[in-house]
Amino acid sequence: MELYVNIQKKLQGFELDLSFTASGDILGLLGASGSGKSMTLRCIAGIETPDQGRIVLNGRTLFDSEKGINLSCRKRKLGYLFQNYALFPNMTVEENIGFGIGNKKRDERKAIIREKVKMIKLEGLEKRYPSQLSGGQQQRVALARALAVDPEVLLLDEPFSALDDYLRSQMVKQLTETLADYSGVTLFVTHNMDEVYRVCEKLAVLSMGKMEAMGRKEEVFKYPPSLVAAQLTGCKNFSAARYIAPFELEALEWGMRLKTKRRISNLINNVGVHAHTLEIALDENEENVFRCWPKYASETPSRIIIYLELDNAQPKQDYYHLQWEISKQTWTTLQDKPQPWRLKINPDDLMII
Ligand SMILES: Nc1ncnc2c1ncn2[C@@H]1O[C@H](COP(=O)(O)OP(=O)(O)OP(=O)(O)O)[C@@H](O)[C@H]1O
Repeated sequence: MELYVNIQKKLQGFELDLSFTASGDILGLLGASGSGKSMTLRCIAGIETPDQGRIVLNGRTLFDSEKGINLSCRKRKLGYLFQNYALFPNMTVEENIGFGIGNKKRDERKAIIREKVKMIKLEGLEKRYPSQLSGGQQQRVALARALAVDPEVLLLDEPFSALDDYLRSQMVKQLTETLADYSGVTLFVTHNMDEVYRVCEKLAVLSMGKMEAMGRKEEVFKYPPSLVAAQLTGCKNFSAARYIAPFELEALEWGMRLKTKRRISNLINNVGVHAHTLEIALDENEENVFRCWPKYASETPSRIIIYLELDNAQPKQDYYHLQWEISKQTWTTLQDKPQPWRLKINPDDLMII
């Protein structure tokens, strides 16, 4: 299973210019709003036409600007799941699922619909109309409809963004289970990092119509190759950086020298560290220990984000230098700890950019 995409498209104030290959691993497309995620899916689906390029699915050319090939959406053999479900309101669950199945005998068609209804666990609701279903149920029908055509590629465009957190989490779990039995190519568009991490094996990070990073999700999250990729994968702490030695740098804005696990070059520009990876230093002589003062804290239902001021750092307008994300349990143990606190950055957690 392989999808090759190489497309260029100019729009007013925006240019899409991408080249990538997706295979059996689920590929997540992560990017800020307006980075070109939906446009990419629409070009693959044949809803939009690129100005130039080629799209090849399992050896079949779907689009080739030079050869003048541009298959219709229907002939591309794909399933497309939209943010807003796009179910037909005047069709029942089973009619919606059966919509794109095409020329099949009646029994065969019924069997496919029955299997898909079972897959999405909506047995008994086959005769209902979309308006008689919850948002989550509607999205399951849309997923079943996308898979009922036996697509070679499944395009998922922010499929859960309209759902509440609880339902969203359930849907992500169900999608992962469903996709485990699907052998085609899957592209999953989202700007939600947790979701992309849970669903996908590979990750492509898009920014302003260009590919910023692509690789296995663990790699891209841990070692993003650019500042934008690091920001989009959730890093909150950055500093300009200067090369000192093959395994040592100076973080200029944090005012500290840091040891790295990976060899660095003198082309280094920035360094980053995820807020959840800072640790309390148990021994002052460990590597990368620094002194800091908590300036203020902000609370989410399960975590605390502490904004830290550093010793020798450059002054900052917003009066903090690093964010530290910890559990509420750790927070309780910290309340009585004398200041300054001593924290450390594990050399392997430094993102060299
Ligand atoms: N039909 C169109 N005509 C002109 N410009 C368009 C059209 N559709 C999208 N764009 C522009 O192309 C860019 C990319 O849009 P796209 O919908 O692909 O972004 P996205 O990454 O999916 O964003 P979001 O996460 O907000 O859905 C945007 O600047 C958008 O304004």
